[in-house]
Amino acid sequence: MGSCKDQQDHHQFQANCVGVHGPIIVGAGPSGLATSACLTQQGVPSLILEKSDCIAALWQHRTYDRLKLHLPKQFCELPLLGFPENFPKYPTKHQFISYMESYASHFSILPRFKQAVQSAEFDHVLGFWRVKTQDCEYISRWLIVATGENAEPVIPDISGIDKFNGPVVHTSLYKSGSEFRNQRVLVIGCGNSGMEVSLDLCRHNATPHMVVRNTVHVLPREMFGFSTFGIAMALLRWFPLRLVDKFLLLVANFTLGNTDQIGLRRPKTGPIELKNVTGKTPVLDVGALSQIKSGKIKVMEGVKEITRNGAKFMDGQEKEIDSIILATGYKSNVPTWLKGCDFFTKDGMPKTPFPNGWKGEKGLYTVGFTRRGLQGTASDAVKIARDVAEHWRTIKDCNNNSCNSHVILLKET
Ligand SMILES: Cc1cc2nc3c(=O)[nH]c(=O)nc-3n(C[C@H](O)[C@H](O)[C@H](O)COP(=O)(O)OP(=O)(O)OC[C@H]3O[C@@H](n4cnc5c(N)ncnc54)[C@H](O)[C@@H]3O)c2cc1C
Ligand SMILES: NC(=O)C1=CN([C@@H]2O[C@H](COP(=O)(O)OP(=O)(O)OC[C@H]3O[C@@H](n4cnc5c(N)ncnc54)[C@H](OP(=O)(O)O)[C@@H]3O)[C@@H](O)[C@H]2O)C=CC1
Ligand SMILES: O=C(O)C(=O)Cc1c[nH]c2ccccc12
Repeated sequence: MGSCKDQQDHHQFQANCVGVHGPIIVGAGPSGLATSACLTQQGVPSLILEKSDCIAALWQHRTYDRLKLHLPKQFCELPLLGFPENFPKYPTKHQFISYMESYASHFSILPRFKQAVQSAEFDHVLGFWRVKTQDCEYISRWLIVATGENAEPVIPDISGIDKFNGPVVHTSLYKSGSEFRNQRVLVIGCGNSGMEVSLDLCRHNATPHMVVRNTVHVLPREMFGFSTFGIAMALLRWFPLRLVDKFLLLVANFTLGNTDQIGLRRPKTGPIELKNVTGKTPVLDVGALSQIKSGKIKVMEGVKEITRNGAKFMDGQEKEIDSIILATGYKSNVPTWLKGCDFFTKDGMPKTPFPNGWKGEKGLYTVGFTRRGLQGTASDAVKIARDVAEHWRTIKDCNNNSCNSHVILLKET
């Protein structure tokens, strides 16, 4: 890195300004770490800016205690370094975090923590990206967006919720059902988070009422001793998507029964097709379904209104409740900080669909916005590193031959 304080007046840089040797990566989650590792392997340095105080902050700070990966570990590995052999098929969140930590230390990745990127913009005059955090400006030819699809919680505007007397928490802050023992809890949302939090509440003797306002696909996590996800991936090599979906639903109906009868209506589109088209992840059941069948988790229709001490539902029912958990999902935060660039939609997802959403213009890249979990991250990271490395080598050759480049390569200190 090189300081560019001397250029401050000329280009109106912030007082604290550093030129970064190699790309700037925003976010030290699995996506940022994987990209940094792949770049290192290609001989390209990089700098990660992370707003939190640790790597994999989503996993360390914003997930519940009993979370486990719900895809087998071979589908959640990052490039170049796999999970330790002694890890179980479905690692716990603590094992996943320890894997991330050894991954970062193996590749000597040292992110700059407590650097919240507030704006990033391409400077057309300089030909560089200018990335501002609360206390510094960073400058590079390349900007790699790795802030994730789950950067911020979705907090819907539910009628009357501000009048509710009890606690209202998003699943990103939920740790364990022990805080809700013996309570009546309204869980709004029935994705993987809503289902797993409801199950956790049951295990702590709380009574979850789970709101299902729409359709949802629930699949068993495993079929015939193999992961449903693995089976789907294997079948997709040989058979068309719709046939694979038909097969999954046939087996799911056989093993789980008709979920319609317990208030979980299935969408018309099959589970994998729906995931690919809309990004909506099917629920992989790890026990919530049997609690619904036994009546411990109560399935409710959409919420009409929240009152001081309860909820009114679309079907006219009313219930008293003690706490509300919003299992309403997450959103990207890219539109809040990436300026002057139309590569992303207003929802902060790349406009170009998978598998081509990883590369923008003028040295802009995105990793982990594929709606394909950690597998999508791994695939993006490898492609980005190859692409940047190619550019990097051209510039290096160019500099070594002192050709007439209009861009100054800032030196590392
Ligand atoms: C509960 C849960 C369980 C999941 N389980 C699985 C699973 O089993 N398998 C699977 O494949 N996928 C799973 N996923 C999908 C998940 O998106 C990935 O596992 C993974 O964490 C995504 O990595 P990421 O690096 O893209 O994003 P994140 O892990 O969200 O990392 C992004 C990082 O960017 C930082 N950041 C954000 N904004 C800024 C800013 N402005 N400036 C600086 N830093 C910033 C954040 O602090 C964070 O550290 C799960 C997701 C959730 C929410
Ligand atoms: N073990 C694991 O590996 C786990 C993985 N995950 C992953 O994390 C990601 C996020 O999952 P999750 O947090 O469940 O989020 P999702 O986006 O998958 O689900 C959000 C849920 O909230 C509902 N919802 C949103 N707004 C409202 C509203 N106003 N009123 C009622 N319901 C509402 C949605 O319903 P609708 O469909 O009608 O919009 C949907 O059921 C997923 O990719 C998931 O697979 C999550 C937990 C565990
Ligand atoms: O757990 C997640 O959020 C994922 O995105 C993992 C995932 C990617 N593709 C899928 C298809 C079915 C179920 C989970 C996933």
